[in-house]
Amino acid sequence: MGKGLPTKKPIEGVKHIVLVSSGKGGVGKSTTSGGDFQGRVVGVNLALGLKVAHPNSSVGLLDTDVFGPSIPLMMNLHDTPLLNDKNLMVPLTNYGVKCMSMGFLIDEGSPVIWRGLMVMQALEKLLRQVDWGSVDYLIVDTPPGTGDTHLSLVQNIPISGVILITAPQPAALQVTKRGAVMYRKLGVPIIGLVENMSSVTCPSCLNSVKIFGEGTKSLASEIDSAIIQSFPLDQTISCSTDKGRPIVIEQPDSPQTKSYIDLGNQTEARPTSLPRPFSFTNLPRPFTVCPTPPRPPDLNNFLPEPELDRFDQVIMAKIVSANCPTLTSLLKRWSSGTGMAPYKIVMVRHGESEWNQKNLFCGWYDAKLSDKGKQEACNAGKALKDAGYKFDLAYTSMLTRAQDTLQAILKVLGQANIPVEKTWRLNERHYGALTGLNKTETAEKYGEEQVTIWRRSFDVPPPPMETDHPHYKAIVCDPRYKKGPPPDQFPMFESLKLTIDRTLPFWNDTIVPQIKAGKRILIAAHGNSLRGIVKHLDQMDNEKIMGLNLPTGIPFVYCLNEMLKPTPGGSLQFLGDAETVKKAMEAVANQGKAK
Ligand SMILES: O=C(O)[C@@H](COP(=O)(O)O)OP(=O)(O)O
Repeated sequence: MGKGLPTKKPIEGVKHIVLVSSGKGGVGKSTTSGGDFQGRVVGVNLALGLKVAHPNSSVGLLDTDVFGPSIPLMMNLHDTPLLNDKNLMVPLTNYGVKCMSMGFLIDEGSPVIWRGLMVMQALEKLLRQVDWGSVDYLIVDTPPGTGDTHLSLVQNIPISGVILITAPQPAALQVTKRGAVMYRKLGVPIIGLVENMSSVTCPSCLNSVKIFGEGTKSLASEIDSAIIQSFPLDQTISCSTDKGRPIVIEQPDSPQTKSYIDLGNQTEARPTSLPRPFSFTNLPRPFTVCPTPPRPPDLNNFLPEPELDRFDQVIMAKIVSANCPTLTSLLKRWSSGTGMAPYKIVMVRHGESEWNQKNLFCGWYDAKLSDKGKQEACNAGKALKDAGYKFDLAYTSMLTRAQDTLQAILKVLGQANIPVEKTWRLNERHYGALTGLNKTETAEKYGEEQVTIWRRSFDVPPPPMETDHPHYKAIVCDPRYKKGPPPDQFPMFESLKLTIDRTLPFWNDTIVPQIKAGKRILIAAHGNSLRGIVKHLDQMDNEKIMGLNLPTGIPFVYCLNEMLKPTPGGSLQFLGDAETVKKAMEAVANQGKAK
C-alpha cells in the first residue's frame, strides 16, 4: 500500500459491493434518463431488480450522496434509523431492500453546506456505523461526477465492480470516461456501461429519435467495456420513482422492469467471476498494469462541473428550439416537476465595508471595503476557484464595496476581463435618515425592536433622508447616478419592498434572459438587494425573509430549474462550512442590538 493510502476494510456482513456511478450532465436530471439522479434511479431499480430476480438474496442500498440524498424519496422511507446495542444504525427496509442514506439523518429540505472533511466524516459513518446484518449485494449509489466520495469509497472498501451510468451527450461521456479511468487505475472492475437517454419517443408521432447520437458506443470501446443496458428517456420510470414506488414495484410486468431485472442478473453474475481480493495484474487492456501501488488519478485535466452544467443548458436550449412541440413541452414538464437544474447562478454580498466594521447604517453611502473585507473578497474568489467556477458575465451595483469585491473575486479566478454590468438597481437599500448612524446606538436610543423593524421588516421604511442630511449631497449629486435613477425615482429611503420593486425589473429583464441563454453569472451586491432576490426566488413570505441575514463575502449558489424555480436543495447553498456561515449570519443579525 502506498504511503498515505488508507487500508481497504470490508463492510461487516456484506459479501459484494457494487458501485453505481453516474456521469454528470444531460437533460432531465432527476429522471432515469438524466444526469444527476440517473445513477440513483438506476441504483434503486437495480437493487429491486436483483431482489426480484433473486428473492433469497439479501440486498442493500447505500446512498452516499450527502448533498442530495434521494433514496428516502425514491424508496418511500422517511423514518430515522434506530441504534442497536452496538451503537450501530439499523438500515430501514422497504420492498425487501435494506437502505441507508444521509437523507435519513438530516431534515428534509435543509440544504447541506458541509465541505471536505465533514463530508468524509459523514461517509465514514455511512460505511462503518451501520449494522447491515448479512447482505449478499450492497448497491452503493454515488453522487454524480467523479470526486472525493468516489475516491474515498474505492480506497476504503473492497469493491466487486462498478456500473457506469452515462448519457450519450459529450459532457456526460466525458465525466463517465473520467470515472472509468479512475476506477481502472484503482483496480475496480467495470461491470459495464448503462446508457440513459439513448433515445426519445415522441408521444404524438411515436417517432423515436436518438437526439444525442451514439457516443456511448465509442466510449464503450475506448474503455474496453460493454453497454449492458440502454434506457430511453422515459417519463414512467422517473414518475414512479419520484412517487416512492420505483417502476420495478409499480409495474412489475413492464418492459422497463424486465430491463432492470436483466441488469440485476448481469450484476449478480459478475461479482463472483471478478477477482477478489483485487489484482492489479488482471486488468483488461488497453489499461496498463500498475507496477507500483496506484495513485489517485489527476482529475484536474477534465472539464470542471460548472462547465458541464453549462453544457446542459445549451442542450436544453437546443431541444426547446427543435420542432417537436410535444417533446419540448414534455421536457419542460419533466424539468420543472422533477427538480432538474439546468441553471446555476452565484451571488455574493460584498466583503465587510469600513462602515460595516464601524457598525454604521450605510445604504447608498459609498463606503470602501475594510482590510478584512478585502480579504473576505479574496477568500470568496478562492472558494469559487476551488469549486471550479468560471463565469461569462457579472453584475454589480454602483457602489465601490460591491464592485471591488467583484473585481477581487474575478482576479483570483483569472477572469478580470469578463463583461461586468453595474446598475443602481442592485444598490443596497437606501437607509434614508439612518445613513451614517451607529446601529447599536440607534438601538439604545429607539429600542432594539424599532431598529429590527427598520432593518428587517418587509415594508416599513426608515425615515427619509432630508436635504440637510450630512450625506445627502454626496449621494444625490454623485455623477455615477447621471444615467439613473431618474430624478423623480431617486430614493430618499427604501424598505425591503421598495428595494425589491427596483431590483426585480433588472433581474427579470436583464439577468433572466442571460441565465436562459446559458450564461454563467455572478452577482456581487448587498445584504438587502440580495435578500430581495432570495425572497423572490424562494417565494419567501414577508415574515420569513425577516429572519434572513446574509453574511459578507461568502458566495452562495442557486440551482434553478427550467422555470427558474430552485430545485430541491438548490436554494442558498453557501460555499463555506456550516458553522462559519451560521456564525457570520448571527453576527449580522446582532448588529442591531443595544449593548
Ligand atoms: O446598509 C447597510 O448598513 C448594510 C446592510 O445593513 P443591514 O440591513 O444588515 O443593517 O448594507 P451592505 O453592507 O450590505 O451594503
